[in-house]
Amino acid sequence: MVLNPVISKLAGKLVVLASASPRRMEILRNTNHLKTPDVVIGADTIVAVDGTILEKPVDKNDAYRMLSRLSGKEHSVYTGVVIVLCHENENKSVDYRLIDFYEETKVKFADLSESMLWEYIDSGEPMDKAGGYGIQALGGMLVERVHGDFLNVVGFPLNHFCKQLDVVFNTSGLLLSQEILAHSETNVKDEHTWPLGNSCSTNPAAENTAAPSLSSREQLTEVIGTEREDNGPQKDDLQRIIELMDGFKASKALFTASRLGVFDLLQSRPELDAAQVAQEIKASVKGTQCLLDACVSLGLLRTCQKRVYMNAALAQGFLLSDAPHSLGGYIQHCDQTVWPLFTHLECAVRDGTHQHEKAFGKKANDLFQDTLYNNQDIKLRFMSAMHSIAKVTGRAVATAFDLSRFKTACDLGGCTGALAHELTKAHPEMRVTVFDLPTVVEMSGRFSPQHSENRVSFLAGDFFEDELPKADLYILARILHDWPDEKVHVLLRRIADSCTSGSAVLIAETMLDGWKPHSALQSLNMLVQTEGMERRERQFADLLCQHGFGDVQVVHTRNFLDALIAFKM
Ligand SMILES: C[S@@+](CC[C@H](N)C(=O)[O-])C[C@H]1O[C@@H](n2cnc3c(N)ncnc32)[C@H](O)[C@@H]1O
Repeated sequence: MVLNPVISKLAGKLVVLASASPRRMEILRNTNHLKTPDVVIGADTIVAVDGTILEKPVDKNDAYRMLSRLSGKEHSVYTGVVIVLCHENENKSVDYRLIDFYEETKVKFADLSESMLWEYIDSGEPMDKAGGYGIQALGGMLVERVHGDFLNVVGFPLNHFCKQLDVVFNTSGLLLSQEILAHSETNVKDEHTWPLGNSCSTNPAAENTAAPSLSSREQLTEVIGTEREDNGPQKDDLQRIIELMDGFKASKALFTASRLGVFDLLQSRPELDAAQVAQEIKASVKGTQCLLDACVSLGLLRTCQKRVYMNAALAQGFLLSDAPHSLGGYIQHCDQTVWPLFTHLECAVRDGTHQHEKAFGKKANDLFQDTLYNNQDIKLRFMSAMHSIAKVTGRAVATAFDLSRFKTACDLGGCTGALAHELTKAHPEMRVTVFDLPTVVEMSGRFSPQHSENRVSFLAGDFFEDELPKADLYILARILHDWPDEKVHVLLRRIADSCTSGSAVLIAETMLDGWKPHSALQSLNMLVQTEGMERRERQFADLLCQHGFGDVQVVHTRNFLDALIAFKM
């Protein structure tokens, strides 16, 4: 990215740096010429190690305490930045828009000898710096390596800041529209782990955690008032809107090709033309030609001048029924269960309830027992959908945390056992009990891997009613999102009652933090299907805290599901 054209967007504007830091002043001064009033930039940096925040030392002993704590270890440096854009409207009052983000850089300190520590402290450098060191000067000699933005450690993440400016000033008018800006949060990295503290967030002391608190970040992202210059729609914006409008056509093309067996056919017999494919799948040539071309345009198939078709890598990876990471089961579930429910999205939004009755003519008090499981085919399709997602995501969840201390685990609602098998593969000493409804357990054998060790067992029961098996680790993978808070409390209370100190709960869900489109759409998915919802990290931490779980850690696995672990205190 060329920074100067981006930062020059500030030229001609009065920029107030709401910080006393000479280092931030230096970083911003180097790149800018400022004139007229309209931007305020605020930033603050903290150092966090082992769940504790280190601010500026108050005296030499405090500096010693901090630096000896950092010695030989990796710590995180966070800088939170707020950009306030001010705009005088025609009524002569000022509209504000707030954009906030944070940047994390990991820094590894060398092992520091006492003499080196005191020599550095005696230099006087630590006193006005978060964590008690300044990487840009003498403090650089303490540092073994830096992972991430160096300037962030100095006190200002210039690169991330410029990217934000680019979003604000370079992207077209549509991005500046109020609704989209309200959701332009960019402050969550794809992958991070951060302790949320051991107390419920209702206790203000709980906010003293190793990362900027969710609640303050959420407040900062709120849009107080915006106005945009109307330059008319831009070409890319139009493209983006059309793509969004086409989204359902793309999904349906994928579902249909999968259901008609196009990908399996072209795997066993590549380079067929449309007429040959049509004959095999018993469809019209005209319709097949349209479908195949749509699949080519979506990157699922390839073709050549002879107009014969082959699977693209995407199809080979995920769309063949026998691929190790086949999503076939999930695709069929999306087509035949989720799709009809989504056609009633407007009602779901108006009423705030799931749409089983409208879509399938059935009342559903319990999503599983009343709808998905009262027909054998639908049940198998659902199990196959869960199996395919769990196979794709299982390893990332199983290895998100160090689970070596847990010898027994219970996967509550573990369905076909796909995650349980990944857990035993990743943790050679772990035994896993899959606990699910009797109607599921009786079919689970169909999904067992061919070569599996005997460390996965199945137990039939209802987790709201029956005694839970004893285990060191309880797993809730895509369980809590099926239920409203009242039911989640019932389940967590029952788990807490089965736990001893040091036991833990591992939750795998799509978490709403970060405004990832998949998570937000998944939330609509839960709305039309269940009484539950997707939740944010903080919501999980609060729910767990009320049942005596703390030391919450989250990993964004970059693989569909996020993972959270919390320990029984
Ligand atoms: C959304 S699926 C998730 C399956 C699996 N954990 C995964 O991640 O693939 C929810 C699971 O919870 C199970 N379940 C629902 N209600 C249950 C209950 N009352 N007791 C035990 N299991 C239940 C379902 O049978 C289903 O397997």
